[in-house]
Amino acid sequence: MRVDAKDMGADLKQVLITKEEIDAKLAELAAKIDAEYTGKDLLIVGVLKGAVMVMADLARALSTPLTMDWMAVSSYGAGTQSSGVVRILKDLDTDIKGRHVLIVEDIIDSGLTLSWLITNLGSREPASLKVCTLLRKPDAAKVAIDVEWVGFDIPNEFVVGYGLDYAEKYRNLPFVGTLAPHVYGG
Ligand SMILES: O=P(O)(O)OC[C@H]1O[C@H](OP(=O)(O)OP(=O)(O)O)[C@H](O)[C@@H]1O
Ligand SMILES: Nc1nc2[nH]cnc2c(=O)[nH]1
Ligand SMILES: [Mg+2]
Repeated sequence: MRVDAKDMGADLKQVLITKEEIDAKLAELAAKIDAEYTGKDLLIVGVLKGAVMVMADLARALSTPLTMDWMAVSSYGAGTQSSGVVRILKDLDTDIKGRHVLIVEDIIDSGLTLSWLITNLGSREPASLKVCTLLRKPDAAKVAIDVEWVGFDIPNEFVVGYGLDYAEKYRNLPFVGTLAPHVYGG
């Protein structure tokens, strides 16, 4: 296993998606998103903190002129299960009424975060509201969500890296992987 991030190798069980696979997938998604928003005024909304890496890399892969805003919500705390209670930690700076809004997420797990976000942002009357996520766990869905652009469907296992944390660690891994049981105290 090649692990770029120093000192984190012993905590990993498996690399699921490599940096190269992520880069290729984002280029593919960006081409489709560019086609959708040609001639439109696009606002991409990143969901902090998990989506920082996807936002940074997807934004650079897009050629559509765009603006960026951020929303911070949290439903997981330090655990590996969604509490189902979504809290706004930081709201948008932008009024999205009449704007073409693309929500950018790192992962859809139970779907509770995104479902809540779609209702919340949808009530602000954007011209359109669509979603792009790097990862999705089809077997974990508690609510059905229409997602226009999905990078990878993955098994129902807790993953870290490329923005995704466990207790705030591992976000800076350049790939997506799973953690060894000892990290969870197993
Ligand atoms: O589909 P769900 O079960 O709702 O899970 C997905 C959400 O959980 C994670 O965020 P988290 O709330 O852990 O905060 P973070 O982005 O700051 O890590 C992830 O970044 C998604 O936003
Ligand atoms: N780090 C991490 N955060 C999540 N939030 C929802 N699902 C996950 C996951 O698999 N990993
Ligand atoms: Mg998140």
